[in-house]
Amino acid sequence: MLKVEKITKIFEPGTVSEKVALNQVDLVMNEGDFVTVIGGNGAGKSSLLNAIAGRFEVTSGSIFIDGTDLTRQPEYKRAQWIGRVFQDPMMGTAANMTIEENLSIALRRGKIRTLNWGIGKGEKEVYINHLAQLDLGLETRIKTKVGLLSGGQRQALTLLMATIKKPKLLLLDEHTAALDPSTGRKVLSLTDKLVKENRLTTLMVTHNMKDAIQYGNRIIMMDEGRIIADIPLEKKKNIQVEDLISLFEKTSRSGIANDRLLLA
Ligand SMILES: Nc1ncnc2c1ncn2[C@@H]1O[C@H](COP(=O)(O)OP(=O)(O)OP(=O)(O)O)[C@@H](O)[C@H]1O
Repeated sequence: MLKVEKITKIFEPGTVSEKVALNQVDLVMNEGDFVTVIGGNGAGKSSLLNAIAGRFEVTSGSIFIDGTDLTRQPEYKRAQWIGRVFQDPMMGTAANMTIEENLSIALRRGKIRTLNWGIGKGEKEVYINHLAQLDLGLETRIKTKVGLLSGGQRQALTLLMATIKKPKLLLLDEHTAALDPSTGRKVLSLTDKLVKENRLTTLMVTHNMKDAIQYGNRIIMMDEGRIIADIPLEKKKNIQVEDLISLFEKTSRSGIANDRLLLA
């Protein structure tokens, strides 16, 4: 499904601020894989997701989805295959538009817009059914402007918008980190439900090692722009947070001191 071949990203090359954010990263994901990504600050987790989504061009290497080479394709073209949810609940939805207008945009992604762009009754029912799944009472508020929703409600809506067209790949970049713990847990279990129901191939960055263990079928650990461990389902089943910490200590170059990985 996803094949990342030896991608390297160097920011500000040839300057004093030169930074190798990704260093010859290889990653293959099969259809339906739900991979959690952990690693310390600056390990390259977001850069990996950004490289796949086309936020920037990689310095070298290639990215394929279902055999199509996306490496030189702009971000907006890749968006037809890729759904994304970021850490900031303010991103991903339009605050001045209503819930139904936001969903209507998500459903029309990749389609040519025509003048005849009203929201029909049948379509409203589809939205209401999807919203009801979130179990946040949003199905009775489709005319509410999104800017009035709480962070958790907004992030749940963003998740729905990112998955409603069943993208080939779902990228989640610490999408619950800015929420309070209980809302974060709710959005995570909703994520798991949507991923499972739609069999979405998913790459989820998290700083919470318990979440990395609880969700998905595989864990990758990053450090200094490289993947330093790739833990398959069989091993992941019995792994504990302490095992991940000791694996990190053994394999990382940056060391664990003062690292957010520890705080998880
Ligand atoms: N646009 C950019 N310009 C310059 N350097 C960048 C840019 N984006 C990322 N970097 C650098 O690349 C490295 C990897 O950053 P990245 O954001 O991918 O790490 P991360 O693992 O997501 O970290 P964190 O958990 O702290 O968010 C860091 O040193 C970062 O400062």
